[in-house]
Amino acid sequence: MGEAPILVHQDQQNGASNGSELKDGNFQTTTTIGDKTYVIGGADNETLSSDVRVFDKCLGEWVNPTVLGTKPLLCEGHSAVFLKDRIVVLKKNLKPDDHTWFLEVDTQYVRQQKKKLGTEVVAWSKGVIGNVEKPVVISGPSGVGKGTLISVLMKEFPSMFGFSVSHTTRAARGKEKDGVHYHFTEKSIMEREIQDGKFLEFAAVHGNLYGTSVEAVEMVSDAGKRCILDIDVQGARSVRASYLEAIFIFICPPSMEELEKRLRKRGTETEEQVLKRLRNAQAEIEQGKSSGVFDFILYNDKLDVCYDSLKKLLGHDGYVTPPPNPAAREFNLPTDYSVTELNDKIIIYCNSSELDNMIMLDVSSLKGGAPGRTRGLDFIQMEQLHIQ
Ligand SMILES: Nc1ncnc2c1ncn2[C@@H]1O[C@H](COP(=O)(O)OP(=O)(O)OP(=O)(O)O)[C@@H](O)[C@H]1O
Ligand SMILES: Nc1nc2c(ncn2[C@@H]2O[C@H](COP(=O)(O)O)[C@@H](O)[C@H]2O)c(=O)[nH]1
Repeated sequence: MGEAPILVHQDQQNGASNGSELKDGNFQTTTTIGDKTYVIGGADNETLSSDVRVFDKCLGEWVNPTVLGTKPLLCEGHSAVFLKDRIVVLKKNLKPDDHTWFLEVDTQYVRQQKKKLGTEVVAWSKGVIGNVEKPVVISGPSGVGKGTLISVLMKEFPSMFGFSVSHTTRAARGKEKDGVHYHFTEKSIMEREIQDGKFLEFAAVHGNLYGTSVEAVEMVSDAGKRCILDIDVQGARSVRASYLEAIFIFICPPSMEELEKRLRKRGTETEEQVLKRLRNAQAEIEQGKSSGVFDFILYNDKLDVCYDSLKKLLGHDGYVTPPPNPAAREFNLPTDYSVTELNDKIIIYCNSSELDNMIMLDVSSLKGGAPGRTRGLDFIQMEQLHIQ
């Protein structure tokens, strides 16, 4: 069908291997992995778009892959380096927190999606310097007090914790605000976004659809805060199976009678809904205690006692360490550079005289990945290496 792409496997200027470089006047890179050549960006728009085309040598034709994950914004040119299951894309971008992106081509997530969708799949994720503390998943039957515990925690530690705002198809209750308590959504819209891979997890709960978008979690982590998810047991199981490394806590009521009392006293559900939630609670408690999904079970009898246990679990029962400085997670790249890969390190050669040195990007401890963020990047100025 199509013509094979012009391959630019090497950075011709410095003779480096495994560096797919920007070609003059052609704002795209090509990276060949086995029988496939991945073309990122395009000649027709003079910027890096999230456009990706694949030339399959076996089929002898171009394939338009399904592109999942967080897509990069446009920029004027980029370099690409292949690591074992993904391509690192360094945007020619002066924004210190937006230059490193990953296009996953053969990670576990991509392989799962290829199987599910039956198409060629690639997935973007944004690279982030350093790590954040593991998100915390809190589950338990309706009315047990999850929301109460979470709001006390967020009030006491506003700079440490952030809430993952879920999507739901249920109607808003009296004081609930769209975008704060939930993203209140139409079922058809949410179903389409689920198909598009925008959700980390979703489940039908008490007759409505609920889900955690990838962005909901990443926005909290990007702000340097520890993300708290309030989701049901099915959702917790899905997160456990996802790329996200989290701590899983199940909150149990002291008794079914007390649970019913709390639900009724809250007064937010109709009688029919209360009965449905109570019926579901029994199964949720059984699964919570026995599924192997949860790392910890807390009983919410006396609120202050349960809250103290939660704080202890999260390591906030004593001195509170300040949150990481967001500036420490940013790094400037020079305007003109070329790249190559060397044993889990990417060497960035500064071509202009603005910085007369090299920068090493350490990618040996990557965490997370598509469809969210790839964390654990470490940029080291080579001058520092000489001193050490
Ligand atoms: N330890 C406790 N003792 C007595 N009442 C409590 C306790 N914890 C929470 N409550 C009350 O129980 C009711 C239900 O709590 P909450 O709304 O936090 O539950 P939830 O688990 O978040 O429910 P849902 O899953 O439906 O959102 C609220 O009125 C709250 O004030
Ligand atoms: N799987 C998910 N479950 C969620 C999510 N957000 C909330 N929930 C759970 O739904 C029930 C009911 O909540 P309510 O606000 O209607 O009372 C409760 O158990 C929540 O934990 C989600 O994104 N995914």
